[in-house]
Amino acid sequence: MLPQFDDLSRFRALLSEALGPDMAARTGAEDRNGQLTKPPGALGRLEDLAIWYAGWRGDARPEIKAPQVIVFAGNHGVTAQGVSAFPAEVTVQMVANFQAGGAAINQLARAAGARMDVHALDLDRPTADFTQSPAMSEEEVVAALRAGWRAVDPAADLLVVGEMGIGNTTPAAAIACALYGGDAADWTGRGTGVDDAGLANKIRVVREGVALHAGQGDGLDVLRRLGGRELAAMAGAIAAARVLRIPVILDGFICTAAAACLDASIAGALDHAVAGHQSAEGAHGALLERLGKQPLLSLGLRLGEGSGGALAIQILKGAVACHSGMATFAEAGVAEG
Ligand SMILES: O=C(O)c1ccc[n+]([C@@H]2O[C@H](COP(=O)([O-])O)[C@@H](O)[C@H]2O)c1
Ligand SMILES: Cc1cc2nc[nH]c2cc1C
Repeated sequence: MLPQFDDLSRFRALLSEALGPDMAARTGAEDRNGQLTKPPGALGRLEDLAIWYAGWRGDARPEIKAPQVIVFAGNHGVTAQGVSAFPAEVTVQMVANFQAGGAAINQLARAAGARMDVHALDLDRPTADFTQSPAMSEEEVVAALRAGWRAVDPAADLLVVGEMGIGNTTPAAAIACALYGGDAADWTGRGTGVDDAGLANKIRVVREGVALHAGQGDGLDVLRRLGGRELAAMAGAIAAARVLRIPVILDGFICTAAAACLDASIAGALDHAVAGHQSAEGAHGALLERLGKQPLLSLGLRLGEGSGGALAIQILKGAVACHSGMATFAEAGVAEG
């Protein structure tokens, strides 16, 4: 049973106490990898991925049978400052599209053989504009973390979390700037496609928000002050997966910013996560570098919804299929070099 929490300090404690990978399964997977019918290292990063997956699943010869994709949606008070190329009503409209099966993520999750769930978080109650006050109270951020935590199917063997939230590249940029420093312009991109004047305005908004909330607490406090409900729910789901030893594939800029809040609060909180892709949002590469994560794909996507993460399920499935299905040199009667 997954334990529950009522406040941020208990959430921190649960994440700090989470166990690491099963080292015996990992060593077993390394041994098996060394015996498979291929030149050593010839499957490149697929070999590391399979070994990483085996350790977290506690099985030296694992299979991926039950991937889960969860899309969280939230609305943002900061959209009143004109930070997006699209109106805020698109968030609820896209939720209906996800539910009807018409969005990109519906197709990509199906193509990857993944179950897909959608959770809309208080869309009629946007977060506060973070240039004026914290985006969320502790009660609100805890409710969103819990929504994410509870959305994870304990029987899933792989998790992708994605988001939908008009305006949410602004909180994501503010989080990155608050966590890692530098100028707001270094972390702020065009999101859904704001023009040059829109970008300058967005940089101002990020700069003001970061200045207002500077130096107040750890990564989870940054998430509360500058984030949003769908970002907190993604963080909650990633944390639950860490406790349940379910490997995670991260999606784009917003998902990675949410994950970075966990990493900044608790060392090792993202050891069970790989980067699915590098998004076209300008600062995503820098954010992944800060987390020490190399993206599996780089396809110029800037959609969110978990789209890049869902595509990367197929890479991980390929890695695990080779690892667990290939013959060894001895089994196949192939001479070793
Ligand atoms: O995943 C990404 O890297 C990504 C980059 C740019 C935009 N998005 C999506 O676009 C929306 C946010 O863009 P914006 O311009 O409204 O801040 C939100 O619904 C995200 O899912 C997502
Ligand atoms: C149409 C649309 C679809 C999206 N999916 C994720 N973010 C989005 C933003 C827009 C504007």
